[in-house]
Amino acid sequence: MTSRILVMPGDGVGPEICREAVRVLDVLAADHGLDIELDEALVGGAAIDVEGDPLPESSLAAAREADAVLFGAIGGPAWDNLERAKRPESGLLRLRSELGLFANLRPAILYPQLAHASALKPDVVSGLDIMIVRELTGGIYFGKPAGTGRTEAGLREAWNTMRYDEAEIERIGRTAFEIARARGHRLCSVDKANVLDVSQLWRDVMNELAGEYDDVELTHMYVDNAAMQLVRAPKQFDTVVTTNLFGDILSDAAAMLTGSIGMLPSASMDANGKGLYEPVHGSAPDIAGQGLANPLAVILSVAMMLRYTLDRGDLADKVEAAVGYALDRGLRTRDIMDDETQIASTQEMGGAIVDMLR
Ligand SMILES: NC(=O)C1=CN([C@@H]2O[C@H](COP(=O)(O)OP(=O)(O)OC[C@H]3O[C@@H](n4cnc5c(N)ncnc54)[C@H](O)[C@@H]3O)[C@@H](O)[C@H]2O)C=CC1
Ligand SMILES: CC(C)CC(=O)C(=O)O
Ligand SMILES: [Mg+2]
Repeated sequence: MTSRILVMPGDGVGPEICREAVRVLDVLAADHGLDIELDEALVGGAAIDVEGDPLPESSLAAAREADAVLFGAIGGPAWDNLERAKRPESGLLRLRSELGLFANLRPAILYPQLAHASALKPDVVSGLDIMIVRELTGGIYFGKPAGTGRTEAGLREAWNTMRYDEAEIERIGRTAFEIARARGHRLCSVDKANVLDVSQLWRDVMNELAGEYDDVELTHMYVDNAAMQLVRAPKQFDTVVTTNLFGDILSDAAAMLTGSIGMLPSASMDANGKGLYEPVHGSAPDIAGQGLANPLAVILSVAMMLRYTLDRGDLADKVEAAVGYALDRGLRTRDIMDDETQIASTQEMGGAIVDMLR
């Protein structure tokens, strides 16, 4: 059956990197029997400029109808002065919420060819393979009340609320336990239960779930320590589960263990296996339009789409192997370059992956 894939390139480097990901999908369709139909929709600042809304109804409807979404990135200085609810970022949050994409899987894997590019020494980081499971449709990014105002004393004030209920925690907890069960059987739940009530509930629910997964070892860690441990000894982690805010921050930190944020893919999944696939990075306005963006994060996100939604693990393996071959050949975008390697543009890196897949 034909799978419908909606491409939402967005802003900044989004369109440049998505172009390379689409070339990868096209070659898989032409040469490897991948049965897909591609469509494209506006999102983020690009949608604000045309429709006045970062997530127009037509884009949301197209995303609902698609079997999977490939998302670039949104945001940039052109829209930074808009009020929060009208900004590109709000469009992405709404899309995640409307599609029920509560589980964001962010694998941080170090390709051995990039050991030199990691922020850490090779002996500390070689063989790194962590899965960060981030709750994506709750917590402080969605909590009510939220707002901004003035107090009677004339002070400016603003507030957001970190809120989770038991069902939301249990749902992401089950996902994380299942993932840990299929990996190294170790799950570290990251919270701030020494300070936050919401983290205490999070911890209680994780502990209750642990009774159903006696083949998985559950540990807990405070988020400040987790940030430090990620940099000190990252290989102690196998699967990590955490809230929306903490997962957002920790996964950017984990990216630098793999050499660059341009290497980290992600899958945002609903309860039925439908997914939105996107790089962990943002729209990188500082390098947009210059051919400097690393397209591997979005290409590896295509691999996750093949594995999790399109049921083509065989092709996911091929894409990941093609990334390895391109790195073996010494191809590097600027973010992962060293003295021994030559700079490749976004398009050259994408082209190399396409050539490998032919
Ligand atoms: N999922 C999304 O669409 C996200 C959007 N954003 C938005 O993106 C805009 C920029 O945010 P920043 O905080 O600067 O984060 P960013 O992730 O866009 O960029 C941070 C740094 O990483 C570099 N970088 C990012 N992606 C890269 C790639 N593929 N190859 C090479 N280098 C790369 C950038 O050049 C920059 O120096 C903001 O408007 C922000 O709200 C931020 C994070 C996620
Ligand atoms: C820009 C935000 C909506 C989110 C973000 O930084 C992320 O999901 O990594
Ligand atoms: Mg982020």
